[in-house]
Amino acid sequence: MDKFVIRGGNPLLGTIRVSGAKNSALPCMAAAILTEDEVILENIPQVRDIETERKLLVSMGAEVELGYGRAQHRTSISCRVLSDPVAKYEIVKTMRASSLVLGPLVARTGLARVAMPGGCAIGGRPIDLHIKGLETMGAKISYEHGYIEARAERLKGAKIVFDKITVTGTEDLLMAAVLAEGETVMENCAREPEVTDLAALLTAMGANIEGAGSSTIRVQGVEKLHGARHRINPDRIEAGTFLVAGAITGGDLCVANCNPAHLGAVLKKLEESGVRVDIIAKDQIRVRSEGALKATDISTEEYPGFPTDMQAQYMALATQAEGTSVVAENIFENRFMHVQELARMGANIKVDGRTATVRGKAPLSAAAVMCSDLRASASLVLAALVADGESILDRVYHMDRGYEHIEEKLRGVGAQIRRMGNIFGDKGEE
Ligand SMILES: CC(=O)N[C@H]1[C@@H](OP(=O)(O)OP(=O)(O)OC[C@H]2O[C@@H](n3ccc(=O)[nH]c3=O)[C@H](O)[C@@H]2O)O[C@H](CO)[C@@H](O)[C@@H]1O
Ligand SMILES: C=C(OP(=O)(O)O)C(=O)O
Repeated sequence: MDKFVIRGGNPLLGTIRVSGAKNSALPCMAAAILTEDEVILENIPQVRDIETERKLLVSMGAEVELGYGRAQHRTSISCRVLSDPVAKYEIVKTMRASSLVLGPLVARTGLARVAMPGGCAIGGRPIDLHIKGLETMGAKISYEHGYIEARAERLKGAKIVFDKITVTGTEDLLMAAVLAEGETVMENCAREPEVTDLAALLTAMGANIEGAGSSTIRVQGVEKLHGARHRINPDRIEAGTFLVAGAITGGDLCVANCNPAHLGAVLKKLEESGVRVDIIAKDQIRVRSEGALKATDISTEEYPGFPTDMQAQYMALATQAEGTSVVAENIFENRFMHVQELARMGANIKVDGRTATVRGKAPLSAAAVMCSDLRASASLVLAALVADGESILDRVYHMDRGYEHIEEKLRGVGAQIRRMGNIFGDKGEE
């Protein structure tokens, strides 16, 4: 199992580039199921979840090429033949976003068998709302041997009101609706930029969608979709992570190739924390810490609120701010796994249910810590960048799910971070 060794203390200086958004790329790859033609996606991040999605599509009979060049990361996907419309447990268990193939598979082939995604480090993560929506569109659902099976000769347009806002649920049902017969109206939809990105691809493939990015989406189903070429949005969570890295280290960092419009809530909190934030070009943000960081409360919400995927990273920053910050996690019931590891480094954090109270400024000292999930890992990297001494982060495979070569990117702006591969000869991820 790879580890990161990080020596804290260096301010980050220079320019760091953001990759394409994993959470846009994953539904967009699943959307290729909806057509027999080739779908080409550009700005694909080189991360493990993308490789997992490639394996998933290939296991169903698709042809997927993934190319990671210096100038361009792209994938071309052809789902002309889908001989086995099954998302197998071995793949689904490593990536919850695998449930995104459910809607497109049943819409295109009339049958989908998807292993039930289990709970994971950040909470139970059911997909009942995906299922309920498909049933409303006429799919017959059954459960056997840990698999969900959905069948429908052709899905029918319907009115779907989400009981709760769900990002992949909105994406899954949007992909189902584009090939359904008649009109689908979805209410209480997720408004995340990843939903809008998917809708842009589907529209380029010939779908008829109105309202993506708002809470009501209207879809007129079409008979067939065709191939398309689409460029994936920059990753707003990777960008946010780098902004915090610049701020926490007292650096002067330009985060390039990002979309500032997708980062409103994060930029506002950084400014409230006393960080100087300047949008210096349409795709570049400069952060500088001038003086002490100030404690600020955050409360995670659906977009455009403060993202849950930035909560752990923000908490690392809060440990370095003067005063008490209250962090409320409202999306997932168990997303404070980083707290005990931050505490091992000297952070003063008390958790009560879905609220964490962070008392700063706490001097952090390097420690051996364990990554428990993707964003928790990012939070530990950020803490290690300011800790006194050399920290060792174990289980960085969590990080590799969603951050492209993060150690190389951070080293490029002055961090002392290196990857050590399998030093104890132990087994890989579990
Ligand atoms: C691949 C991807 O895009 N992942 C993101 C997506 O996850 P994901 O789409 O899985 O998260 P959801 O938006 O679906 O989850 C939001 C809340 O709704 C609940 N829920 C969801 C579906 C359902 O059928 N029933 C139900 O109760 C969940 O347990 C959670 O409490 O959005 C999350 C919230 O912004 C992000 O943290 C994840 O990074
Ligand atoms: C939680 C995340 O991903 P996933 O939904 O794939 O677990 C994330 O990207 O922070």
